[in-house]
Amino acid sequence: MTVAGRGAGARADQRADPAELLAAYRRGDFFLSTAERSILARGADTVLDGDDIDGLDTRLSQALTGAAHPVAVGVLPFATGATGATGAAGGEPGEERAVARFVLPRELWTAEPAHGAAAQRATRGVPVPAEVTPFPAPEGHRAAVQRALAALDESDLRKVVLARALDISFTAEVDPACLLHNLVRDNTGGYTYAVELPRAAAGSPGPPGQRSLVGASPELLVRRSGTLVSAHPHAGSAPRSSDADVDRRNAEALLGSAKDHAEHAMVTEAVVAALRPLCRRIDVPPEPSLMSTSTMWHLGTAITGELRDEGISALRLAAALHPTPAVCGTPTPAARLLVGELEPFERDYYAGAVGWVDTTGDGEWAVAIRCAQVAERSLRLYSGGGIVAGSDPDAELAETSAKFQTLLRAMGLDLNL
Ligand SMILES: C=C(O[C@H]1C=CC=C(C(=O)O)[C@@H]1O)C(=O)O
Repeated sequence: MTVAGRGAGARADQRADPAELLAAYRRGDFFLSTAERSILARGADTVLDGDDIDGLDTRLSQALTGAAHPVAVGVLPFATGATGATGAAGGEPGEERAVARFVLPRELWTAEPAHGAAAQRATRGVPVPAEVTPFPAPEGHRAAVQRALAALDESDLRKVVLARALDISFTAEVDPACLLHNLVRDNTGGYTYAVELPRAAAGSPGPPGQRSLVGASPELLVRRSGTLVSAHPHAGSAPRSSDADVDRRNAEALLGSAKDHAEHAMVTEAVVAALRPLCRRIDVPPEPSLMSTSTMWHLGTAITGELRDEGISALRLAAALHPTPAVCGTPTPAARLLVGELEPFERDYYAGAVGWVDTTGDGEWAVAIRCAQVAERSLRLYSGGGIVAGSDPDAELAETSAKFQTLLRAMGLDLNL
């Protein structure tokens, strides 16, 4: 693979072999494989971070003018804007909050999707964990779902997405490249990604040092290509099964579930409400479709539209949509507050977004779910599910366990937690 570096005759868009691109990924790089392409970005000519996405968008378009490559890659946290997940301005004094981070890379390659190439290769070994700790414990998640159901009953809240985490520690270093390789191999569709996160500050919870977010998400937050805008919200879930009959029955039950359709409709409505004022035309299929990953069935709605104003970048579109009720709830402010109250951890970049934007404003942002935050010798996996009237605490717990399988399989772990 030829290296594109500044001063080394770099072209803006170096095409590479997808297998080589995946094999070249190392901790600290940005990698994203979609159904259309793979992107690998390395090094940083410029790093921009902060809370105010619109302000960052302006700074990015200035920085991109004359940059080595016409693309910025980045990550958005779950809680963007001036308020954190709890809704309290700025969070607690001295508390480190996750902020959006963009990199104008020194080196950039694109290739065909990497999934096919990875399927030809063996899985890569991930060390055996020393300890696996669900956070909260299963009982705690059931109790949180019960409290969410009470809130749905007593207030105008219609949906809230509650997540739990799995903390996994190792005695040896975990290489995010192995996880990424296995995720690309196992997930032939969707968005498989690895992105460097800002270093945890000394004194903040969790291990200090380099951290990456690695995952395989089925969900497109937004893509912009010229005036064409697309979003593909997913909500409503059932587990896949290795038994073909059970697998088919799970899919049929999901397609026939009024509760899952209601849970899904709230996401589609919110996405359409955010996009409609920005579009001269918007197309929304009347019914969601059945979508699949290697571990889950979902309901998904592919929404497309034509923008009125090409001046609105993919990043601004992402900010207008995020967080959708697929990861937060309806109405958003009440759901955000409840997430902060009921989840015993900060989401940081889980349920945020990973993607890119270029000089023309085109770009693509995936919802950062089915992921793990990877430090040197520890991982935190995240998994959440939408709670609506009629949700059952045991079924919700089982749904988060099933969603953990995306990462657990990539680690070669047969665990049901
Ligand atoms: C919040 C997650 O999934 C979302 C995406 C698809 C289906 C979902 C659900 O059925 O609850 C969630 O909205 C997650 O995987 O952590």
